[in-house]
Amino acid sequence: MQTRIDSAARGNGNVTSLVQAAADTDTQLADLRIIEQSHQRCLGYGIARHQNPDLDLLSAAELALALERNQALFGHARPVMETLYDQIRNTHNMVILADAEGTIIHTLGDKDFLVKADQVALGPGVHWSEQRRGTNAIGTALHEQKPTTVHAQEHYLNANHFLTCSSAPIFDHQGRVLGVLDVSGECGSYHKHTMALVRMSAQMIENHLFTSNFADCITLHFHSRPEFVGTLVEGIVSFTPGGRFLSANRSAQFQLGLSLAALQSHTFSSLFGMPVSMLFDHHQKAMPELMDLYLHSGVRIHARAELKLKEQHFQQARVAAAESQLSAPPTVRTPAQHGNAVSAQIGQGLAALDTGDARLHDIIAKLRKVLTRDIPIMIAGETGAGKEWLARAIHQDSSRNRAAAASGHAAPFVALNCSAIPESLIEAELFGYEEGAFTGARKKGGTGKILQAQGGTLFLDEIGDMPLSLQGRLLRVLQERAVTPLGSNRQLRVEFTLVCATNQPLREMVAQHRFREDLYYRLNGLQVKLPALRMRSDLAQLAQQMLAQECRDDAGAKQFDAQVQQLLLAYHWPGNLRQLANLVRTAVAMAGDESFIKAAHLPEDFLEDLGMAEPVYADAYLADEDAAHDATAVASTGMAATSMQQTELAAIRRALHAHQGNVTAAARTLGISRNTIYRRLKSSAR
Ligand SMILES: Nc1ncnc2c1ncn2[C@@H]1O[C@H](COP(=O)(O)OP(=O)(O)OP(=O)(O)O)[C@@H](O)[C@H]1O
Repeated sequence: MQTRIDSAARGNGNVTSLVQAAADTDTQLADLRIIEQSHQRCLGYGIARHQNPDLDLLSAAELALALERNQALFGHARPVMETLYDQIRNTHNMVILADAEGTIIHTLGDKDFLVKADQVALGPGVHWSEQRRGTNAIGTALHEQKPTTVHAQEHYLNANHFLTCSSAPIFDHQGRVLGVLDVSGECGSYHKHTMALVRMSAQMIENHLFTSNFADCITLHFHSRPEFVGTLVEGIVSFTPGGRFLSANRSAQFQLGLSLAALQSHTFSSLFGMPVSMLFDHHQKAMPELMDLYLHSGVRIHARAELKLKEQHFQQARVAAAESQLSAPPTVRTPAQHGNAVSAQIGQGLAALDTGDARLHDIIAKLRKVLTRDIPIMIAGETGAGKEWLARAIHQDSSRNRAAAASGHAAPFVALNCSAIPESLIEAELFGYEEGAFTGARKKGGTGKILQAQGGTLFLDEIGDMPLSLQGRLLRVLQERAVTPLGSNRQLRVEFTLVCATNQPLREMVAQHRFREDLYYRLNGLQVKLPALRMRSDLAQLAQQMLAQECRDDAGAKQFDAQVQQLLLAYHWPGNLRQLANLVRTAVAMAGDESFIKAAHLPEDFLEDLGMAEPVYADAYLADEDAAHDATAVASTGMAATSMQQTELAAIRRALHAHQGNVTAAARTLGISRNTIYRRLKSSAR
């Protein structure tokens, strides 16, 4: 098989450079593994390598429909494609945009190469998924959901061996693939920088789409280096006018160290330790400079805020900002103060969590009995069941926090997720270190989490991931109530309440010698197991409470309609409270100005999990003889549909009819996704 490594070597013309190229490029070897796996899949699809290129393409009307469906993607991609093409003009290459199903919707290229590409149907209206065309950059990038180069014989079909193609997927603000950007050319024109150009262009399209997506919101553009703010690599996060998190681009997720799912429960102030009103103050300045903000990790970032808000929100915010200036001028919080900002905002004490479930009520009653004693608490429960929220509520009601509040300040709540930081860093994070304790240690040393929790609560999440080597040290701290920072021989006294959480079976880990038995018993003063959401009798109240909370800042009051109430109760909630909170947030956004949340506002994967989508619509279609009749009539008379939507719907009905209501087969014939079929049928039924 001729690979990119061959090409690189051929460039220098000797065997040594072949070996060198292979040895130097782990990345390329990883890419080749992807190609191998793709070839295996193609064998499974039953594609023959020698088969002639499938020249089937969408009709002009169908292509127009595909463009209409991908209007936003196309609109933002077109100017970027033009700039990209300017860079590669006259190199026997073309720039391609395909949609999320792999259908090419737009191309720009050198004429001579476009003619060659046409012979293998590399052009608008043709479907380039792996299932249809074997291993190829567009289809394989869609499958892998990451940038992919497919060169020469790495293509599965022999007919495509003359090509070299580099593709990068384009993601939307919810992390879903919207389409693929690709540069394809003759394999002799292979250049390893092509992929970098494609990736940067895809990122540019993503950033444009991201910022155009949210109206009436605040967008923060940031980077740890000021010169990168405003460039392709900047992080972008959007917030509602009230400061609730909406979305973040990939660079922002990377810099914040949090995934989109984890960010959903955050606000501007929980991320940056300052009220969102400070952005309004900043915005009022005639020539605002970049602001300095601090991330959880203590890293300083430089940021610029864009306020694309309705006038009413501006006014509310100006008043709020003025009030906050009168009471306490906003100050930049240091990382150490950050934890308190979060707890002050989220923590409402145990009473707020007692929403009617009997098991939870018993847990809260037990916890209240130990609040005044120094008994370590262990919280077990599935992911997203609310372990950290419970820990914060325990802290809020703890005697240490009450005593601190009585003297006018808040006791610290310090959290460390043992699974989220590399093993090698946990020791320094937890115990702290003196100046010069290890290579890379900060000048003034670092205060560990244990010392930061002095007089408050230390929350060790995912304690099962605490490395065995450190478990003994933690045990000593708990027994001696003193900590010795790395590189120091001073013992510092500490007093704190310890709360740990786990979703792993710690007792089994003890039996397997993966967790120290003595530490297990030391941590296990009181163990409580949070019930999974599907087991809770207060699910409906919780959902209502979240809905009320969600509508508080930005939208008017809303209610769930009767069907949605039933669906919420019927669901099995694998992601527990986190999933419910995210669903409520998305549904509120989808409902816009409507006052009822309806099934149509719920995420599709939720409806699919409930088995609602396929049987309902496919069966409904089959039962609807009239619809079938109409579809046949449209097919037989060739009657022109009056609008794009009707043409598309007619095509869907024809395909469903031909496949006896089998949605998957109809989707394959049309080259669209099953979800698109459901969506079209659903909207035509309204
Ligand atoms: N009592 C509650 N009321 C409203 N929302 C809640 C409540 N408890 C949890 N949540 C929501 O669920 C999300 C997840 O909660 P939390 O982080 O406490 O779960 P966890 O069990 O610690 O999760 P993990 O095991 O993944 O760390 C929160 O960010 C919040 O959005």
